[in-house]
Amino acid sequence: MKVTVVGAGAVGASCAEYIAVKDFADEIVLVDIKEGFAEGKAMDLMQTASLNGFDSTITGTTNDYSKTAGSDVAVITSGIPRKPGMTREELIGINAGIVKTVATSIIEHSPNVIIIVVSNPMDTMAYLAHKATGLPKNRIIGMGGALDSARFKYRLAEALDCPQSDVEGMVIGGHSDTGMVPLIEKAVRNSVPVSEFLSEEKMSEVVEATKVGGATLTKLLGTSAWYAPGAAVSELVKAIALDSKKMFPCSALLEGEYGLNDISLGVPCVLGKNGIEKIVEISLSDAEKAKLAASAEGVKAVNDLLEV
Ligand SMILES: NC(=O)c1ccc[n+]([C@@H]2O[C@H](COP(=O)([O-])OP(=O)(O)OC[C@H]3O[C@@H](n4cnc5c(N)ncnc54)[C@H](O)[C@@H]3O)[C@@H](O)[C@H]2O)c1
Ligand SMILES: O=C(O)C[C@H](O)C(=O)O
Repeated sequence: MKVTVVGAGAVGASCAEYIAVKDFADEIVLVDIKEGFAEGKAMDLMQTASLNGFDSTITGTTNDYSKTAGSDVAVITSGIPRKPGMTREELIGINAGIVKTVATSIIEHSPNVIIIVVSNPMDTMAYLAHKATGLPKNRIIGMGGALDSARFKYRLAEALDCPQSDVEGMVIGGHSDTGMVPLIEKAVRNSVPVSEFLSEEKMSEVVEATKVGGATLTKLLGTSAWYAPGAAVSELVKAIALDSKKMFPCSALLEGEYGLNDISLGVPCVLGKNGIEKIVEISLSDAEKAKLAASAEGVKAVNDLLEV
């Protein structure tokens, strides 16, 4: 398995590190536009191989896509992150041009690649990647829901005062401060609905803290987060590499699923060697349906700003 990661910044490097440490890829290629940066990150990471016990090779290149040829998976993290006080949507002006060029360059050298889009505003960037490349819908995956669900589980475990391994929960909808839909009615602690343990007020607090998870970290860090984003991407790549058929909420192109069309939005997806192998339509309560519809409206309004 050959994996390309475009953007060797905070998220790209973290993603490459987790993929290497999990040791399921033969080759990881880091690409960045900044001269020598990807080469430096790759060399630094390779010097952890004997310490961390992995055999994947990591190389870096300054924008030479011939080095990415034959990639099975390519992750797009290139673009600017937000600063405190900004929304992800404000990044569209700069990141749309970057994502479009990068997606086109990747498929020139890797026609069979599966692309994972991370750059923000992610749902709109995933939609743009579809428009720019024309790849079939199973081969473009937007990463947001896997991260948001991890943050949901963190907040649930905090509220329940229990280990994260005791809880299950999923976030669907757009990867935005207002558009995320944490499925609190379906969240469980060891198969028991969390409503058995938490008050309505506490559950609302968990939902709200989950939705602004990225903004909270951006305020603390001065730029957006990278460890959990990198780990979330590495889990999606692993599911593809191992053909594991695991289910993650991913931003997928919808063609009638959930009553939505012509939009990339976070919904449960089964991942395997072909990328998105199935979009899973789960039953939603009326309240969940209304939230998902509102989330889709928000993403569509951002998509309308694209020049495609
Ligand atoms: N979807 C998610 O869940 C999620 C999570 C975290 C971050 N993000 C997004 O990921 C993006 C990257 O965040 P970061 O913290 O790594 O930023 P960063 O600034 O640390 O890294 C971005 C890198 O992209 C490179 N780059 C810019 N234009 C390029 C191009 N045309 N080709 C190749 N490389 C290019 C830059 O030189 C830089 O090294 C941001 O848009 C951020 O909002 C998304
Ligand atoms: O919050 C951000 O801007 C980055 C990313 O989307 C995140 O959720 O960490």
